[in-house]
Amino acid sequence: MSQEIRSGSEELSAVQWTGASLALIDQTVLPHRTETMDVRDVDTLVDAIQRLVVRGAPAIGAAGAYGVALALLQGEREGWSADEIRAAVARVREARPTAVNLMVCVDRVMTRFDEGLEAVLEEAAAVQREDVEANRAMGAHGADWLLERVGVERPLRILTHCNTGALATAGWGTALGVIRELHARGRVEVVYADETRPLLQGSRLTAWELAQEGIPHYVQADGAAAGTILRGEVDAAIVGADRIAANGDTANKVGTVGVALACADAGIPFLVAAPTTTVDLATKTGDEIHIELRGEDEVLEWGGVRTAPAGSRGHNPAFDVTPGRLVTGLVTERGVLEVSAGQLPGERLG
Ligand SMILES: CSC[C@@H](O)[C@@H](O)C(=O)COP(=O)(O)O
Repeated sequence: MSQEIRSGSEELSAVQWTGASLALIDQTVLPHRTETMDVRDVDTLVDAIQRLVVRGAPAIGAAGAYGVALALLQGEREGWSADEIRAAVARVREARPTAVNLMVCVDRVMTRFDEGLEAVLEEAAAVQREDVEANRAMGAHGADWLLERVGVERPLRILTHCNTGALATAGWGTALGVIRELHARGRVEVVYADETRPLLQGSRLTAWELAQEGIPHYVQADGAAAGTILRGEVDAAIVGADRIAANGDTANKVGTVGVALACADAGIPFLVAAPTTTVDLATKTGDEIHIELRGEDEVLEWGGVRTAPAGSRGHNPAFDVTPGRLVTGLVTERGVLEVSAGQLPGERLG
């Protein structure tokens, strides 16, 4: 299905229930093609999550929430038992291992499973609505905190990694939501968008969202980030998260920890913006976070053509863990925790 899709507000929805199916904006083909994928069965949903058709922790949480409804509908069509439907839901829940939002949102909707389809859809819609509300709140908290901390009158130069905008959430965005809020206040000079592995989420998706908003930006190679920061060209970095442990250790897109190290060395703020659904207090430290290892071909090939020598192996972790000691601020819908100064999620968000 091809259509005109516009970013620029929370109206852009990566995940949309149509009444009988789930419409996902196909994030593997943006920005050159704008297509939605109509998902009607669990296998297609699991495949879409794994291929990054839908991606970003809150967006896959919302997709998983509606996945429960898809499993119920498919079970009805194909005569599944309740146990078979639950097994299908478990496959959605496990489609990707690192973003805790997927598990949290599926489990939340499953609390209404016995009440039937209508209740499940009501809960999934609440997941979606609350995510947008959380993003709006984060935008305001993050912008207030950052402007005060950086303490300059001029607009800010911000670096971000991966895509954390409307496409990665139920709407508006987390780290990109903070950037949008700063832009609305006239306080963004430029955004450095790291291009991001494995599917160039930064150069294809973040740049597309920034362009639609008219926010000045550069796309840069991930490997350029540390140098840009150490040259003094950045006032602060803001990223999203896939899972945050009780001690503030943060799993996010591979390459994030290098950004955090460079910020620490340069003495500039490193902010993580994520809703409390991304905070996993049952996980004590980052050592316990399961980091998704993706297929070797994603780093051995370029555009489907083999680039590495025949004998080379690929190492392809999708995420890395930034120690809490490097996280200057954790922005949630409840406010900002100064993690590196000792305000730990496990003590403040319990
Ligand atoms: C608001 S999105 C937060 C994170 O999920 C995001 O920064 C990220 O790492 C996404 O990784 P991806 O592999 O594209 O799903």
